[in-house]
Amino acid sequence: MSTNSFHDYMDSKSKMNVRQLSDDEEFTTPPKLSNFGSALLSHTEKTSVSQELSNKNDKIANPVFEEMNRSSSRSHPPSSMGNLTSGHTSTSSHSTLFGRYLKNNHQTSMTTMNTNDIEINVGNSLDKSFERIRSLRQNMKEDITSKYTERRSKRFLISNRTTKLGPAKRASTLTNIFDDDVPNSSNQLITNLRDTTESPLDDPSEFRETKKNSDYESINFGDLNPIQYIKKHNLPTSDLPMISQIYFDKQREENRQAALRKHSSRELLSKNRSSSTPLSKSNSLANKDHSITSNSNSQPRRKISTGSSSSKSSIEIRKVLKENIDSDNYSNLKSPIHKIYKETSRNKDSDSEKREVLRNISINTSHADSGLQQDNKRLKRSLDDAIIHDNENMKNQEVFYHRPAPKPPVTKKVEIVEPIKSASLSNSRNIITVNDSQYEKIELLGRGGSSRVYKVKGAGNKVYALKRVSFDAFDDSSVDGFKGEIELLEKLKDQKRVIQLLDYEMGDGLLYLIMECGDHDLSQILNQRSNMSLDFNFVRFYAKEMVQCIKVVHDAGIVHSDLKPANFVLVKGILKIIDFGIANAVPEHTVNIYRETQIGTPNYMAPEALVAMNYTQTNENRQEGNKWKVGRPSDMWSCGCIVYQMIYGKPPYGSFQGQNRLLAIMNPDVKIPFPDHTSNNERIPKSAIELMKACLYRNPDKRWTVDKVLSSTFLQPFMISGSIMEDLIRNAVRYGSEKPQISHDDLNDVVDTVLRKFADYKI
Ligand SMILES: Nc1ncnc2c1ncn2[C@@H]1O[C@H](COP(=O)(O)OP(=O)(O)OP(=O)(O)O)[C@@H](O)[C@H]1O
Repeated sequence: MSTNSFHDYMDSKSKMNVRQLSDDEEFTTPPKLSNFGSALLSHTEKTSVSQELSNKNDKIANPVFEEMNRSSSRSHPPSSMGNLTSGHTSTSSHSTLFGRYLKNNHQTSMTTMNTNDIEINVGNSLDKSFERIRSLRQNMKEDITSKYTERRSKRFLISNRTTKLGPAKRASTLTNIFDDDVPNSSNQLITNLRDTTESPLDDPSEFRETKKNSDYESINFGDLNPIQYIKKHNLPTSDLPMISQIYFDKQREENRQAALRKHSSRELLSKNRSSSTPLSKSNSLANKDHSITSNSNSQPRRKISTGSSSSKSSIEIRKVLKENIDSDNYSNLKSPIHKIYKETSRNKDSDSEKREVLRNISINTSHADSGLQQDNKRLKRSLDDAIIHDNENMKNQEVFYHRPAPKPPVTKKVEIVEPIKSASLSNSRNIITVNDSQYEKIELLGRGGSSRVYKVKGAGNKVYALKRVSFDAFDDSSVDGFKGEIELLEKLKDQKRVIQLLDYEMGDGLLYLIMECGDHDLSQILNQRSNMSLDFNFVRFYAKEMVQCIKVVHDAGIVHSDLKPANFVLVKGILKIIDFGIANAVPEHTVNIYRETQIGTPNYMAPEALVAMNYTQTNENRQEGNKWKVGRPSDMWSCGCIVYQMIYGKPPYGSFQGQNRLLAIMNPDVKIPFPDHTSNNERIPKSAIELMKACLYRNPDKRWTVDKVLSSTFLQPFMISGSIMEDLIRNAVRYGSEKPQISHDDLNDVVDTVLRKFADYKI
């Protein structure tokens, strides 16, 4: 290469660098002045620099380098160049070699390179030449770098602050950008920048850029990266930095939102856990802070939400970089400084990465000269300060971190033991627990005055009747009454005509009885048949069943005193008595007992009970108290009423309503009718009428006992065949021929004799 061509080339290269620096595409890359400097590097450094220069933007510089390299390799040892460019005072041999190179090849071009600032005398000493070259390089570097850095800083500030604001707000804010939030250390730099540049608002291009930036904020990248996006939408490549900035901002924001969600859910989890291991919030926060500061190297954490601290630290780092770049030569493209610059630009929030870069500085700069090492040390210190400053800011602000996922809790197999609950505190609406046994409700069987009876399913899917009685726990008479009922049920446990009591539990105001379950009560059965024709076999069967139940009770010395159809339940074809509500044990040899309270069903209640009540209420002498005279005949009256209802469809006084019914029962003048036909004109057997009359005598003493009713003709009818009738008639004719006159006593004897003989024919 001739000196002229070299001069021309350098000139054009200088112009080219200026042009490139004004190009937006290049604003993120370091100034190209280093290409010039690298031409002066030693061979060893040239190798690394040539790699750097393989960058397509630097390709233009390669011919210079190659040409110089060729020239130097022809006439000089490689190491000589390295010593020159590393800033050491050149040795005479090196200077001579280089001077000879310049002298032989480039002296003319060097003088014409910058005639205003540098006057190179070819005949001067090598040192002088070297000094001038350095001076030239320094001037060009300062000139271009300052311009470049100025643009970059301005763009950084604008893109970071103004793009987040609307146009009006942006306009007012831009004037304050340089005063607010910028650390003192970097204020000077910013002030210089402001002084040397126009206000962004005054610069139409800047305003256009800002506007464009705000337009791009609504970009939806989808799956595209910025480059793909630009290609797809045919946007100028000059917008790539701005679009990239928006792209990474959006990604950062998305990450931040995700981390916030994660954090809040973790907070919720920890709140729940804190119930078992309570920790004060301050403690946990303190721990968090501690872990942040003390374990920053052990677990990389990413700060998700950063306030002005991050931008402050970024500005600080940029300031340090700027200082370093300004003070350093640009041949150090691969230097840690450049690396840090790139690292911090890429992820300015990552302390761990900054630290990683800092750790690498000493390794990467081992080959560098002491000046460079000092610069790097200074840079390292500055960056450390910036990181510490960041950490301090983080402590004072609400900062969210990605923490490593907590270890899954150790799951222990815990056997869940259901707490034993009393029956009244059953854990489910459908489950009732009585004495630790659980019963599941199936259906409601019936209701009483103070009770509900459910069909329930117990162990082994067996079906039971569960009677739940609520009562006033402080009413002693009620408590005693229920206790008495339970006692009677237990007493009659083995009787087939009494419902079986299997279990019971009595708590405060609640009584649970577990009984064998019936299908239907007699009341339901009668209602079911109310519209059907009268069947005396049906009446006889159920009347007999009922009386047999009463016999068991009476034989046990018990007066029920509240007998009604609903108190008899059919269990697998057998009618059983289920209730002893107001029953009481009848003392031996006592016909009647007196009860303290009137509980009963007026339809089936004996007149003597109501008369007794009426007597005590009207009698001024209340010495006897409000006592009811009840006894076994009272149960027989009730029995007669139920049979009456079976045959006539309603109880004896059923046609009276309300109070009149009570009065009619008590009034001896109100006679009970016993028609021989039903309303449907069905003939009623005399035996049936006989039985009803025998039970419904007003005088209790005249009423049939339970045994008499059971042996009544209605309940024990005869089966007489034609041959029997024939025999009977023959015997009667013969008896009359022998004894034409018959006395009344003789007739009774004949009747008894015949009936005895008919006994074999009873059903
Ligand atoms: N073991 C059972 N099997 C089937 N049904 C039953 C059983 N026990 C009671 N019931 C049904 O529940 C209804 C009410 O029961 P129960 O007569 O015992 O209640 P109560 O409180 O005594 O009534 P009251 O207070 O009016 O005398 C009965 O009429 C019957 O229909």
